[in-house]
Amino acid sequence: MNSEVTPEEEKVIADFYTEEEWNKVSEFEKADIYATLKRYLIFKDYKGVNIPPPDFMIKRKRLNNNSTSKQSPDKTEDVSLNDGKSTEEKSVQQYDYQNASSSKENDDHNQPQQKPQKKSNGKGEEHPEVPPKKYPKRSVPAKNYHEPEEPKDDRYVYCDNCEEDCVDYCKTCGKLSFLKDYPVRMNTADRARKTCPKGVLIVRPSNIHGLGVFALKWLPKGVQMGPYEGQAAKQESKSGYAWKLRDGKLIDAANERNSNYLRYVNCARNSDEQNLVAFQYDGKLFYRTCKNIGAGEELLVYYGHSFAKTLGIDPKRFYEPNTSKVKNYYPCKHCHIGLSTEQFKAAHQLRCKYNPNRMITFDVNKAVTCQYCCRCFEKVEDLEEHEKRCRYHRKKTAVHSCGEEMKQFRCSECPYVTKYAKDLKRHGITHSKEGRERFRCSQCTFTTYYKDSLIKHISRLHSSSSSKFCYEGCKRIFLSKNMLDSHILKMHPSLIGSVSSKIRACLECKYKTTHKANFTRHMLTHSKENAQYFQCSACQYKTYDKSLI
Ligand SMILES: C[S@@+](CC[C@H](N)C(=O)[O-])C[C@H]1O[C@@H](n2cnc3c(N)ncnc32)[C@H](O)[C@@H]1O
Repeated sequence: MNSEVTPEEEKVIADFYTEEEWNKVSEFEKADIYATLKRYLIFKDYKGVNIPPPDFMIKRKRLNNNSTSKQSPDKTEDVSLNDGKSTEEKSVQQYDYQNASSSKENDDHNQPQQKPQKKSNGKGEEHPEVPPKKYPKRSVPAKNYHEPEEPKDDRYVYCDNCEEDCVDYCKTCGKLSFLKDYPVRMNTADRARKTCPKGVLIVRPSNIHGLGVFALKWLPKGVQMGPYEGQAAKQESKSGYAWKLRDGKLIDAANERNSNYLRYVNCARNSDEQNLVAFQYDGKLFYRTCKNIGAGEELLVYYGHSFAKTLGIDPKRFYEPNTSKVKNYYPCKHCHIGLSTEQFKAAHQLRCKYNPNRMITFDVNKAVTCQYCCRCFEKVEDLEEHEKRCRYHRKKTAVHSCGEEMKQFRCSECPYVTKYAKDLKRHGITHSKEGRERFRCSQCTFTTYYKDSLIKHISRLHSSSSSKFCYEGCKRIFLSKNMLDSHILKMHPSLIGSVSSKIRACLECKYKTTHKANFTRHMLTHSKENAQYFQCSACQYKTYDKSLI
């Protein structure tokens, strides 16, 4: 594990843990911290997604910044482990589709909410395991005849890192992660599908129903998306694409020309597969990831009890654990992984990185070794099978296309084989790199162990015959003068005087280039009727470039 830790990750760890604290963290936890940190460092550069920092950053920051915090980090973790669902996500699932709002139970669910607590009480009767929704307590200082107004109920957002409701944004983490729609004009054909964020999500056929939305990349818990777009409607809709907001208004995404990709999100059949929650914010409906979502997974939200019923989903069993999944579960005795069969468990335990004896998977004294590559095997049959395919063996018996067996040059220190003596000599350097001097380029930072590589480098990039450096402020290096000239035309038009290659200028626009082929291609972009040709008076030659005539 440690071998994969990058200096950047080490630096972050050092920012959050003292050496003594870090030494106290178990190997298992360290692996988990590195895994989440690695994902965070990769994902934070994704276009359109702001990934929240891993738990330990938030919690440790909170520990350092606010030692009198009312809830200890351990406590927070316990809540998420035991419960698995945020308070908000349990109550927002009640935003039912309009077409299922006729029954008594649904009428209850569709009541506009004044206070979230009231709503969870109503739900508790039907599903006692769901805890009531918690909102931050108001800490309003007593003032004469004036009390600041409590924020409107739908200004609350839930922060998955802090596991707290916040007004508008999280005060610890700042703005919460948001995945923006791909911008497409309203009233465009197939607009809903086109708004799907490129490279992150995709709309494609689903095993559950029709089309669904799938992740193309790993998505962390807590990413918000939306708002759910569609037409505002006052009357009941039977389209199957309408959400009812708290004030009773409907937002109906039946029309693909003025809705967005969220209309394609299917309904989760149980809480295990649910990975999105719907929530209302500032009069609009949004979705938020309530779990980490792997690449290839379908995004699934719960439509609410009444609509789920119409799809054949039993709301009473929605939160029951999926027993079929855990029936044949064989836990590894070294780590948290569960395997589906005894055999898989045995095979995994041998290789498990937390198994202290994992390297000794067989009796080393009885091991047999491949004569070509030195790989060890427990059984002779396995060795024989391997030797037939060993790539170093294949190299040894290489035959030239003329039919003659080719001579092999073998390294005495490793299994390296080559057909050329000079390659073997060059390869020998790799075994004596330590203490060996590197050849350095005097004009740039390039270094190499091989003298010929340095000569090649200088002749390609720093040859004095023609200057291929751009001016000092830019410092770009080009392999040919023509490439440098093209670069100057495009990036530094003020230096056009220094361009020695022939410049081809378009008469219809400002386009200039030194490449003939590019110029011809460019001219095709102007419509043919308007394109101005120049014809040679002596022959059939035609050109767009007056200077060529
Ligand atoms: C918002 S749309 C979802 C996108 C839909 N799959 C499509 O291709 O347009 C809701 C409709 O999808 C279908 N649907 C969604 N989830 C379902 C589920 N779990 N089981 C059966 N049908 C479902 C229902 O017909 C529902 O009216």
